[in-house]
Amino acid sequence: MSDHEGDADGDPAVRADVLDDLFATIERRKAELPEGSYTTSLFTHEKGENAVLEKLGEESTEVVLAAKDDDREELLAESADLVYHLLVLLAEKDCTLEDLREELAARFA
Ligand SMILES: N=c1c2ncn([C@@H]3O[C@H](COP(=O)(O)OP(=O)(O)OP(=O)(O)O)[C@@H](O)[C@H]3O)c2ncn1[C@@H]1O[C@H](COP(=O)(O)O)[C@@H](O)[C@H]1O
Repeated sequence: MSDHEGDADGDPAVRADVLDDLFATIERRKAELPEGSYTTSLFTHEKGENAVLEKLGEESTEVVLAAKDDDREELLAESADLVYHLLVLLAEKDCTLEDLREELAARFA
């Protein structure tokens, strides 16, 4: 069985790969720009040149507010929005998830 096989809800190996899968999808959207895709609309600046930056600001605030409210469910939902938009920004700037992993790994003593 490959690392990618299994039930997304129940298999920890699938959950571990979800960031890679999401980033691969984002990079595909960037390359192919399929119509009707929200990710495409961020890459084409359909919602404004700074849409992804504005979203990052909004989602950051929503994460902070959810944390202040001790709303765990909202905190996780807003964190997922924040991570998704951060990955779109990284892809837009030609950075990869591997670059981010290296940056984080370099900080481990
Ligand atoms: N993870 C996400 C994801 N998280 C958040 N969002 C979108 O980000 C937006 C969040 O903005 P808000 O919460 O402010 O909602 P909104 O008010 O509707 O925002 P606007 O659309 O008006 O800007 C919503 O439109 C969400 O649908 C996401 N859109 C896509 N993905 C992933 O990207 C993949 C590709 O999606 P498409 O681009 O739709 O093909 C999907 O399979 C998902 O895995």
